[in-house]
Amino acid sequence: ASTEKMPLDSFEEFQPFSFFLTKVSDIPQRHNAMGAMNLRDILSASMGELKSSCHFNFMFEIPWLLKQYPEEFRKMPLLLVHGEQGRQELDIKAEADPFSNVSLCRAPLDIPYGTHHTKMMFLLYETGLRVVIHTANLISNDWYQKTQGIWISPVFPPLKSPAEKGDSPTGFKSDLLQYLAAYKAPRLAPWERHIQAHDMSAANVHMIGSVPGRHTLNNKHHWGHLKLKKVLSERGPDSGLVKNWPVVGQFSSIGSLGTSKEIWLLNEWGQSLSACKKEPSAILPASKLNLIFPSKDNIRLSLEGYNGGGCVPYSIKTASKQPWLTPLFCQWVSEGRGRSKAVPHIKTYTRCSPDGSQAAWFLVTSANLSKAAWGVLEKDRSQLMIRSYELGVLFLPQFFGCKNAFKVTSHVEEVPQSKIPIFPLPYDLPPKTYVKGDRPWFVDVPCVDLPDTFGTMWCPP
Ligand SMILES: O=C(O)c1ccc([N+](=O)[O-])cc1C(=O)O
Repeated sequence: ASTEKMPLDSFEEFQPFSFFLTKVSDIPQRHNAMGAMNLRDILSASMGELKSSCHFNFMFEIPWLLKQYPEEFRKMPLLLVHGEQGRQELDIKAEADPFSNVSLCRAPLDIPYGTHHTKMMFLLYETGLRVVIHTANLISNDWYQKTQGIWISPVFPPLKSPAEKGDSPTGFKSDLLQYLAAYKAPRLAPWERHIQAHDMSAANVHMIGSVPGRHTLNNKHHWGHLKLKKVLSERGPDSGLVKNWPVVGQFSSIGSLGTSKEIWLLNEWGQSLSACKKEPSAILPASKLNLIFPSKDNIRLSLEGYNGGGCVPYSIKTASKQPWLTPLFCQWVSEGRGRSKAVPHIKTYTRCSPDGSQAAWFLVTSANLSKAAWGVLEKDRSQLMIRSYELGVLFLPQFFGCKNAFKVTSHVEEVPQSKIPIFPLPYDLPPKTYVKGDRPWFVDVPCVDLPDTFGTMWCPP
């Protein structure tokens, strides 16, 4: 028998947070042996006897995706929810055509420059329904040598009686149904019924989602950064605890954020991310905001070399309009998880203690640092305009048996045996600022001064 753990064993030893990274090829095995899953693990029979599944995502390689299923599950009904339009929609239809069990559902994207960014799986088993919310495209390269985040739900059993609601104190089920309703897509109806029919009372995370639209009145607080602000102001940390705790954002792309940091980043987005229980939120001081974004050298020296920067599409055109952002940047460092050289495609946000030992909350999401993903207030703050579909899950201490903060570490060998829940960080805390000579990675700027891991230069297409 191989020394490899069964996926279900890896799953069970990393509870209650159930927050995993993807396995990375060519790093020491110990960093994949604990708290890491690949797509085959998630889809394996040890995780459940599959009947049908559904994937929400941005990019798909359908033949590769089917090969990640165990042989006996490859012919089962599979729905792919995408955002492709026009010529690209014809392409994905052609790619799905040979597989009679694969059907497609196009997410409406009525606001320009919006993307269907959400990455989620519904896995319907003989015994119940599992939900997976993650950050990886369904293409082989995203599961090869990058750092990606995955939240895996328990198997939610069927409701004993249709009269039961089957929701949890976090409102996960009703939030998920509200998210699905926003697609107004008839092909999602069977999956809405499956969700309705299962008991999700064990869900211990809050859903933080975005759907395209100009959200007003009560709807305003259901999505994007205002949803996070709502949850944190109702159930977040006491301001006394986190007064000197920075907000840490970590992402793989950045949108156009305006001509100064005060406008959206600190005043609007920052106010939401620094919200506390029963406190009027205030502007987030720049000194209390760390943004982990790969430096040019983080990409150059990565396992993939400069090519790894292909999925970190920050353009010099956008960057040149916001030089005020660079002083906030910190390096991607993940020594504890053995992933300093695994390009981060994961997106996470947290409020952590200055020494990096505790966090008041932690969010893993598809949302990069952009107005399109998080929303921007318009019309005198009466509406929140969001362009894209995004989805993430928020971990709050009190839903994991902790008081007002949870212990965090990137040295995860201590996690399984610990008596108290320890949150497995994807990167090292506290964040490390850029060093002299560092610059942010720009996907469209040639690098011909220093060769990468493979001795090659970067001459962008
Ligand atoms: O991989 C994705 O789903 C993705 C797609 C588009 C963009 N973008 O347009 O910046 C960024 C990402 C990202 O996740 O980094």
